[in-house]
Amino acid sequence: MEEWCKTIPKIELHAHLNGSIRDSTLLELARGLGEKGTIVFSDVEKVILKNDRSLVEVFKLFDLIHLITTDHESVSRITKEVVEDFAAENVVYLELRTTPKRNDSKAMSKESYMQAVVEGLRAVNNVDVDFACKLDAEATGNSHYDNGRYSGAERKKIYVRLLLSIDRRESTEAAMETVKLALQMKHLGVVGIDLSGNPVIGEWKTFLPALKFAKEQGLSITLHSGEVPNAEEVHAMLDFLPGRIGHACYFEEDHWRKLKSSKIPVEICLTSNIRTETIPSLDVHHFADLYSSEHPITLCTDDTGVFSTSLSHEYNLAASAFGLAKKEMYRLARNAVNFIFAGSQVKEELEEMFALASKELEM
Ligand SMILES: CNc1ncnc2c1ncn2[C@@H]1O[C@H](COP(=O)(O)O)[C@@H](O)[C@H]1O
Ligand SMILES: [Zn+2]
Repeated sequence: MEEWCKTIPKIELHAHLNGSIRDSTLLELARGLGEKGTIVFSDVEKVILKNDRSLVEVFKLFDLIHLITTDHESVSRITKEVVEDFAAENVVYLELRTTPKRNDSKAMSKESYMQAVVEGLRAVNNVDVDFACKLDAEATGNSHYDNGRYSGAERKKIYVRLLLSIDRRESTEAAMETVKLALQMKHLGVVGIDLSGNPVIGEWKTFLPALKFAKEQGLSITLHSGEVPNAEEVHAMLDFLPGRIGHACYFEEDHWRKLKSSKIPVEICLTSNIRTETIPSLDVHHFADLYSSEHPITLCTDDTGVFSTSLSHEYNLAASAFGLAKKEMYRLARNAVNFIFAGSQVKEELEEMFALASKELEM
């Protein structure tokens, strides 16, 4: 089944750039910094290879990862590799999210950080990357990207759209800066805003002005919701009516009621939830209830690097944990087309891709 899950076309809607780095790359970058004396490599190596990934440990690890990757060259490199890795397992549409960062010691602004991400997208060369929105592509007379590396329709193709993340550590002003940057970058495939970061830090009211502004300006919004118990915040988030939410672990009866009546799609990250212990085991995971009540859901990885997983693995896990057959898994994968933040043109093209694939798939 895992092999089969790899062959089906898939849509990934919840993947954090810095959580999706190959171990080998992270170690290589860390070794480089070790040689320069910026870090002690052996200490860092232990943390990278360690399996303790409780929610608290995860955010300590992210601080370390950021120390290692936050320069323009590394950001471009990890972006390129992450896209290649998703494409290699037949992800046909990837919404990649990342937190634009300022790093004065590297002359990095949030804008230059994002430019480095876009450079990474342009650098992918073993698969066609469609990342600019259609309107822009038509305006330039090129339906693929514009650096002349187009090499025919029979090549594998992946659509990549970007979400800019607001970190819960940030101020209202910093969040607003991210939203403005997202608006500036719409023509480069930025389709929305994510709210993420350590869930025990920060308050909803701090981010609300920026999120409201983003929504008014036509950006789509996804929120990490209920990763820790916070009933009031979950209510406020659901009342905001985001385009999607991630996780929904610590939801109570009235949250479920509100979620289901509003039909907000949920990004489900099984391995992440188990590893961070926000859900004790798969047999009590809310996937089962949401699936059987036909609530919109989509399987996602969250952080393939940090949790040593892949989207095919997540599909396989769901199939075995919840007893789903190939037909049902295919339908689950295809259904995600409805929840992407890109426009109707991309949706139609993805529908076509799925329809074509279904003729060849053994189900
Ligand atoms: C485990 N569950 C999670 N919950 C909340 N936020 C998470 C997360 N996993 C990742 N992030 C968010 O994504 C950042 C790393 O990618 P970027 O630097 O943005 O590319 C983390 O620092 C955190 O803010
Ligand atoms: Zn996440």
